[in-house]
Amino acid sequence: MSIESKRREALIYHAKPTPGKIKVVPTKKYATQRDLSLAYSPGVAEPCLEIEKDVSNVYRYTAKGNLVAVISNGTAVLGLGDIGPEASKPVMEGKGLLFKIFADIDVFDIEVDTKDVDAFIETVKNIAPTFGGINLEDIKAPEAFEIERRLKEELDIPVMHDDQHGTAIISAAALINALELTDKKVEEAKIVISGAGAAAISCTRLYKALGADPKNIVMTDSKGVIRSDRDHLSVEKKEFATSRDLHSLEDAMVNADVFVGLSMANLVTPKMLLSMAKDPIVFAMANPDPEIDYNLAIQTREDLIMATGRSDNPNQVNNVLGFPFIFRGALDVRATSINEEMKMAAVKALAALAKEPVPEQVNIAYGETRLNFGRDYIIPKPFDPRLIAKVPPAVAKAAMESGVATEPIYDWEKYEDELLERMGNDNKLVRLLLDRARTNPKKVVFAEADHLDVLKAAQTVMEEGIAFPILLGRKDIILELMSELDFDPNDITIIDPKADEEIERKNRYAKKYWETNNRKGITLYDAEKLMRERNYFAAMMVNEGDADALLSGYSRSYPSVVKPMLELVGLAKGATRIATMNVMMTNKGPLFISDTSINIDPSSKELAKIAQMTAKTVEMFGITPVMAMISYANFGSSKHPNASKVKEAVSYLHRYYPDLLVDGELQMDFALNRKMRKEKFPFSKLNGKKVNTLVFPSLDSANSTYKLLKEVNNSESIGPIMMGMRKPVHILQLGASVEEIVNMAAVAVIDAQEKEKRDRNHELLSNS
Ligand SMILES: NC(=O)C1=CN([C@@H]2O[C@H](COP(=O)(O)OP(=O)(O)OC[C@H]3O[C@@H](n4cnc5c(N)ncnc54)[C@H](OP(=O)(O)O)[C@@H]3O)[C@@H](O)[C@H]2O)C=CC1
Ligand SMILES: CC(=O)C(=O)O
Ligand SMILES: [Mg+2]
Repeated sequence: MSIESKRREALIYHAKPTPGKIKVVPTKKYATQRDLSLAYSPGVAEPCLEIEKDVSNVYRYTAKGNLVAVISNGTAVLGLGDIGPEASKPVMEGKGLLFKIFADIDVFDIEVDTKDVDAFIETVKNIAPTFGGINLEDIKAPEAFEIERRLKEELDIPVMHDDQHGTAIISAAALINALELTDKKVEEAKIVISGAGAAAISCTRLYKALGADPKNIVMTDSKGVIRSDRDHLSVEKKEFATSRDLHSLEDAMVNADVFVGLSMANLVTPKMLLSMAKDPIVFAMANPDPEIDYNLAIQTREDLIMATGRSDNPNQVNNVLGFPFIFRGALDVRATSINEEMKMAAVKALAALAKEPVPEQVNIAYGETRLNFGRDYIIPKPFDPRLIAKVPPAVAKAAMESGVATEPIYDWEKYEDELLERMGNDNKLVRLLLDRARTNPKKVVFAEADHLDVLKAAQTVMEEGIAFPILLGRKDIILELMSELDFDPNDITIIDPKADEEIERKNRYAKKYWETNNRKGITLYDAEKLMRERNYFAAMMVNEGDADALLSGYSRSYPSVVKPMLELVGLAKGATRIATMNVMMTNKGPLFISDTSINIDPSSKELAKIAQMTAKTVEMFGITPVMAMISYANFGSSKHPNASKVKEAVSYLHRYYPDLLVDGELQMDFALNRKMRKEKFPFSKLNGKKVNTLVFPSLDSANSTYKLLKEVNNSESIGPIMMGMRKPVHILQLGASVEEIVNMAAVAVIDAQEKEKRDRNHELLSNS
């Protein structure tokens, strides 16, 4: 993607569909007059009075305990400098988003229009009652030091300047591991620090606490090496001033073991890098552009351990790995501050985690085959799901041991479960799906590529490496739309089934089709005519192996697309019917629902078959299906044929698929409410399990339910996912959104990957 396209993409991401990145969502019911009288006047007066009596009740009755303020005055925004409070807001909203997705902490971002230290401190102090913690962000040195010091003294909630301590914690963990890998000792390592601001000073202090010798440290700022003979040095700079005969960064780099950049882009040259000692460690952490470009650095020296602050290079040393988890631990024991012990506990937990075997999910998320502790993996990745269970408990324990916790935790196992549960309800599944597709992208035909949204989706899947799209449709329209989207037609196959240039392929497909259908009244002429129709043409592409998967249906009714697919592609081996499943992203995690589009009133056997196909498809997502067969009745409470049909389907499943976690017939509330189910039906096979899959007795009920969830609950939906076809063909909902099409493309790719795996196994079996 060109720099200009990336710039535009970033601006559109922030502007659409709603400006900004976060919003406020109520956590209590507000549907009825009664709810409102509790939420607001008169009911709200009761918690107010309780808090008036005892101020610590504010944690009990309000959101304070899970609410952090991300506060900046915009004076040191990333490496962009003093760009002002408004211009810092996207970064602060970004921190809010990261707090939420990585640690389920809510954030108000607050941009303060003052550079005056007293005024800033006064502002933060005045608003502190709202918050459980204060995360100071992107405030320049030296003001940042005084601001943090005084706020820590004057407030009894955790206050942390993220750029100082978040960065120090992460880089210290990375440094410990990098030194170990290069067989160097921290006490002996010669360390050069570029930058003498908030981040640099705090990082260097922590390295000192780890054992680094101040005699081996050289720090530079915008004027060169910080020497003891320089005038007007701040107290913090004096702390690291050297009397050695060094003046520039270039001088300082000669024979250095470690370079830590917390300054500005492109200050380090290849020549400087070459002058460093053997096995140099380079943390170029300026954002968004590091002190030396990652690729340039690794091309310059092979023996290097290289890290940057960016997510698109290996070894991302960025405070994102710290602040969500440190605050999570601090809030959970209601710590009155974040102290040295808590920071050191976080350093150790992070350094240790990097040495543990990496879960497959992390490999998938980063498109890696096997991440392993080593030069390109010195620190855990931010999407590592183990972080939430490892770092906050370490921080919380250290808070308790050092005497700053006011609400101690006693049951650590329960706490760990709660942490994992907190993270269970985000859109991880979509992420996993896209990541999984990326591990082995496949050729996907977009049969309606002459529609803008379909083309946008194709562009996204290509740029994100999810699939190799093949665009089918009117070439002139596709090319015109592509130029609007800045989508380069040179990198992609565009096919117009009606164009003369496709005549050879069309005739080949027609002949093939005719050969298998000439005894069903189809003439070669009919076949040739049919191949002008895009869905027939696209289906033949998949049949003939010219594409791995197919997506269509954006502009046509469902049955009109299903028909050619069934006719040309047909059913999978052993399948007796097709059915579809939708995945709904609800606030209780993903729910798989079937059959949402095909079978109007399946018999009990057919229903059992649908359930079995659904289970297989849920497994394709890497999730174990826990399945309820839905009815208006529970376990024989109605003898009506509609309920009996479900009952019989369950008996069939229990008999032929005894390992499947399925039960019913069950009403929806008993299916989804574990407690109700256990109390009333202690014999159910599903007890102790959270149901994630619902199989409905009819198309009416399944289709209406998923659409209801989508419209009323705003749940994102993936699907309908076609089950039972011989090849990966998937049909979009009429007018699907770009996001829905992208998700379906990922499903189609995964389906093709699975098919490839099955074919390979089959081949191995038949050869053995
Ligand atoms: N990866 C990560 O997690 C993090 C990265 N950072 C990055 O660190 C950098 C500094 O942030 P922060 O400490 O908050 O900002 P500050 O404004 O507090 O400090 C900036 C420092 O950079 C120095 N500097 C500016 N130009 C040069 C130069 N040409 N040569 C050497 N030093 C120079 C300044 O020198 P002087 O004192 O003379 O003005 C100052 O000491 C930013 O790029 C930021 O993105 C920050 C936090 C986290
Ligand atoms: C990452 C960060 O906080 C910064 O660059 O300022
Ligand atoms: Mg910052």
